[in-house]
Amino acid sequence: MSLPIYLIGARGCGKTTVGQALAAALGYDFCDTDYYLQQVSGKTVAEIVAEEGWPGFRSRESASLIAVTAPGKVIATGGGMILAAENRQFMHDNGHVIYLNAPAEILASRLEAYPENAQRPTLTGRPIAEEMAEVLAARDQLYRQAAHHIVDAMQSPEAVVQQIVNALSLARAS
Ligand SMILES: Nc1ncnc2c1ncn2[C@@H]1O[C@H](COP(=O)(O)OP(=O)(O)OP(=O)(O)O)[C@@H](O)[C@H]1O
Ligand SMILES: O=C(O)C1=C[C@@H](O)[C@@H](O)[C@H](O)C1
Ligand SMILES: [Mg+2]
Repeated sequence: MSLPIYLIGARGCGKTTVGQALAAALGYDFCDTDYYLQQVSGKTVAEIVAEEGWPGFRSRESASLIAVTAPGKVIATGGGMILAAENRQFMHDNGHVIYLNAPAEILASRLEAYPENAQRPTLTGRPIAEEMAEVLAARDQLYRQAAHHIVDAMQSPEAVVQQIVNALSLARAS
């Protein structure tokens, strides 16, 4: 059975971009928890947060994780999926968890180029560079705790895919 592969990491680390390329390379299905929950609710992340607050969004996000989990899938998660201990445990127990790691400055520069505000409403109310530094400082340990493998997300998407394939082959061989 091909366990699902969960991609975790902060906004802008490339979970969606790399996830699509990884799924194509492995012949897996691809899904994205942000996309899934927006399809199911008929609302953007910004609309859900405006109506229900972040707790409402987080609860929908946890339900989405369980709903999309299946063998043979690459699952790009939302940047805050690791905030709930139950989500970290669920991913760790049910699949291969890959942390796409990049420094806050790189993440901020990607997000400044493509803000996608409907999917990424502000988390702190601060400018993007400050927000990413603060968010990453608070979450890095949680990403590391949840992950089976950590990859360098500053490389090209193709190189990140290759790192993941290598990490999973090594894991299978050991
Ligand atoms: N390895 C990479 N090198 C250069 N640019 C990248 C890389 N990965 C992603 N990007 C760019 O960064 C932006 C954010 O990427 P993406 O949407 O895949 O991030 P994400 O981790 O899914 O973010 P979110 O948590 O908000 O869903 C996009 O414009 C994408 O093209
Ligand atoms: O880092 C976060 O907390 C988030 C990241 C996005 O993927 C979305 O899940 C949402 O905007 C929250
Ligand atoms: Mg994404």
